[in-house]
Amino acid sequence: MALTEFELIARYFAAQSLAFKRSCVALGQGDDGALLQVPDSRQLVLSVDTLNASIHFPEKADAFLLGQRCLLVNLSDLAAMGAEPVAFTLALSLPEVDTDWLEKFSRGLAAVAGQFNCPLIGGDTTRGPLSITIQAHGLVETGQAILRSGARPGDDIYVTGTLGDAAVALWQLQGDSRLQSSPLSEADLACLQRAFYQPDVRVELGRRLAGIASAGLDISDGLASDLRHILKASAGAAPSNGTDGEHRTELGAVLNADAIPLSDVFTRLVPAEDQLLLALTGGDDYELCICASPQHKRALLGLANQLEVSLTLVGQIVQSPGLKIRLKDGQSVELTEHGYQHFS
Ligand SMILES: Nc1ncnc2c1ncn2[C@@H]1O[C@H](COP(=O)(O)OP(=O)(O)O)[C@@H](O)[C@H]1O
Ligand SMILES: Cc1ncc(C[n+]2csc(CCOP(=O)(O)OP(=O)(O)O)c2C)c(N)n1
Ligand SMILES: [Mg+2]
Repeated sequence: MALTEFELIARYFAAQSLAFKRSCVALGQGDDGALLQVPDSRQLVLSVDTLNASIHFPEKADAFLLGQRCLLVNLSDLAAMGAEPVAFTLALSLPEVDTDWLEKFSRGLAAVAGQFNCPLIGGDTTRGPLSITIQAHGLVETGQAILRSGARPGDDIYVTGTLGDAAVALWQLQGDSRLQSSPLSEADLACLQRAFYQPDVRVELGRRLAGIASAGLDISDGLASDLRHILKASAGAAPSNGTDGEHRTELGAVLNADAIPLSDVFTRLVPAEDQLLLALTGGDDYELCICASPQHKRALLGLANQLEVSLTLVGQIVQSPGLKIRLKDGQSVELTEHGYQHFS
């Protein structure tokens, strides 16, 4: 007999591996709401993201890997805010009860939940097209969250890890003819799968950026798109010389093409002429983009080194609006391309 809604929740989502206790969680699953105890000196950070089948992941994705990816991409938003993950909720829409899928999916979630000591404290389970929504809850010292709005002209721009690997993984999953080598070696396939399903979310680095980073976010749509969010959010209010009060002074950024960090797999599998654009617009990176005053360069690189996170200086925030790329020959060109956008 098929499981009922409540049997399914009890078996796969209320298990100890997901619904474990931790401080700050005063009440977990089972009531109409969960209760979080927020210490006086800290603020609660909330972030929610949905992953829909065939939009965010292939319909036939391995359920264990998908469980990992769903939680990791949400924890990446907490990392970008500089927060410590505390707990998450899960709203799951399933076309049918597939116990094999549920077993694997819940094990994938539990692997990440355990790794980050971040229990599942509630959710909702419904019938419908496969869709997974996770709300991640984190804590940050009051006033210390890393916002998109703090970048200033002269700040350095850094990114963690390498860009574009998950986009290449999608090329592989979708059989894109631009992929340079096919079939791929086991090692290359494993690398791509890891980039797409198990991104190295930068929670520890994010938590240590208070007082160092002026602004930051995680790269989900592609650096070209996400950096523009920082530029927009950080546009300062300047006194206007006209009659209309204040206007927002836009900021710009210059990225050095040569500095964009690319993995070995990426450079071997992507044609040279496609590399820069794919790395900047492919998306699904879940790396951090961090802005910081040059005075913090040593501290920031030292911290990354200590945490064994690769961190690359890729450009600067500038006064003049627009996103420019400085090419090998020293010439700067305006980048007009954006990253991933739903509905476009
Ligand atoms: N339907 C919505 N209602 C209210 N706020 C939204 C909605 N969709 C997105 N946002 C807000 O818009 C901002 C940008 O969203 P998004 O690009 O999804 O951010 P992220 O890449 O961090 O997930 C976020 O602050 C998010 O909370
Ligand atoms: C099957 C499949 N096709 C295409 C993509 C590429 N893709 C889909 S959504 C997205 C951007 C990130 O998703 P979004 O919902 O915008 O996340 P957010 O920015 O809110 O974190 C990308 C790169 C994918 N991940 N999976
Ligand atoms: Mg979002």
